[in-house]
Amino acid sequence: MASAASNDRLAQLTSFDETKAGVKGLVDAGISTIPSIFIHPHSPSLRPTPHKPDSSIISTSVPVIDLGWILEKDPNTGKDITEKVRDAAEKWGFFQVVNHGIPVEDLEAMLEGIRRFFEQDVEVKKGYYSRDYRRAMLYNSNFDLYTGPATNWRDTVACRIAPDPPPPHDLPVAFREIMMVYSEQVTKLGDVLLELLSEALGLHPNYLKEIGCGEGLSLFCHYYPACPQPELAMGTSRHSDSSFFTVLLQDHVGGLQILHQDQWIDVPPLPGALVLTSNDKFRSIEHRVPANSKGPRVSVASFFRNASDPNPRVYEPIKELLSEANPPKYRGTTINDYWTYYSNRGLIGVSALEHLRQTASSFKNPFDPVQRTHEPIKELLSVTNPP
Ligand SMILES: O=C(O)CCC(=O)C(=O)O
Ligand SMILES: [Fe+2]
Repeated sequence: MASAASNDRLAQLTSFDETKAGVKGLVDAGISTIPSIFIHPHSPSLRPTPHKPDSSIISTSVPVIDLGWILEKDPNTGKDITEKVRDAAEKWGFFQVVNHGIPVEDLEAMLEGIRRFFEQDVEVKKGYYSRDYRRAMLYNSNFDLYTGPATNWRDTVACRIAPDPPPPHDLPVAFREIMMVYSEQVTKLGDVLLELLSEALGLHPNYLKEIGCGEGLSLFCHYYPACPQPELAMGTSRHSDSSFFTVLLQDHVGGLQILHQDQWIDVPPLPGALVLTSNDKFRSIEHRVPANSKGPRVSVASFFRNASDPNPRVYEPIKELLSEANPPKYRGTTINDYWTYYSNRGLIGVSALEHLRQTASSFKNPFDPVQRTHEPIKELLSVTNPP
């Protein structure tokens, strides 16, 4: 039976949801203490740790890759880009890109369009409020409002770009034009990154594209209002993304932090960040955004995945990268099963990939002839029907 406390929390979540005004609505109403649903539990993985004074020094070493040298060796380091990408993806699971071909004016205009949407008349905004992700474009606060362990201090516009983009007239005027421009450019950048990542993995440059890693694209555009009690809340709680990789654009306010060697490191505002999964060869970086007291912060996360498409393809550790010495560490999954698991669970601070990690007792090693004969039929497996 549900406890009185959980009934109360559910009632609070529902009434917050029904305002359709999001976190921005609370700030506009002039609250000075945050509602209890936004107070993060006393868990070290979810509570923001106090800012370490040395974190800005460490941040200078977050890898930055200049894509301008795409066909040549960088004269400063003598390394080619593939090597740099491999290094960054293996050691960090994260890098920033510069000279990526998207004009700065378009980046600024994209952030401005999103800000305009959130700062317009709330009655216009309410028309787009929904939790039905079959819709190509929607706005809400906290995709995991009813399933996550704590509510984040942010509102979000989600827009599916591929496959099946919305007709432009379905998009709000606040960002209609720039969304079309930016998404075309980020798609091209995604193609370049997929080639680089394939080569960095030692695969044919088209490998990741051919297995569909570039087929789906969704933009999640976040608005983080200034929080009156930032020490009690989180903007985005600790997580790793559910996409093949993510390109993140953040505005000048900054605030993104990544977990590197057990330390939270500030990522200075520069466009471009990505994560990728590959049987742990490339890392899937954990990251978060503490609530801030400075003012609204806008970011646009471009997720390369195909969640909305009921795609029967099973994704699993890339066979060409496996060997007897490096057997698969994860079970296969369809994108739909993975996304269903991810969104039902919410952002709880442990990578959703752990759910697919094979434990010693369940370990399936296709290089072991005894195990191979007993392997369940792959096509019949899913997250809800694991081996
Ligand atoms: O706003 C940010 O900088 C990060 C957002 C994020 O991590 C996400 O949408 O997955
Ligand atoms: Fe993320």
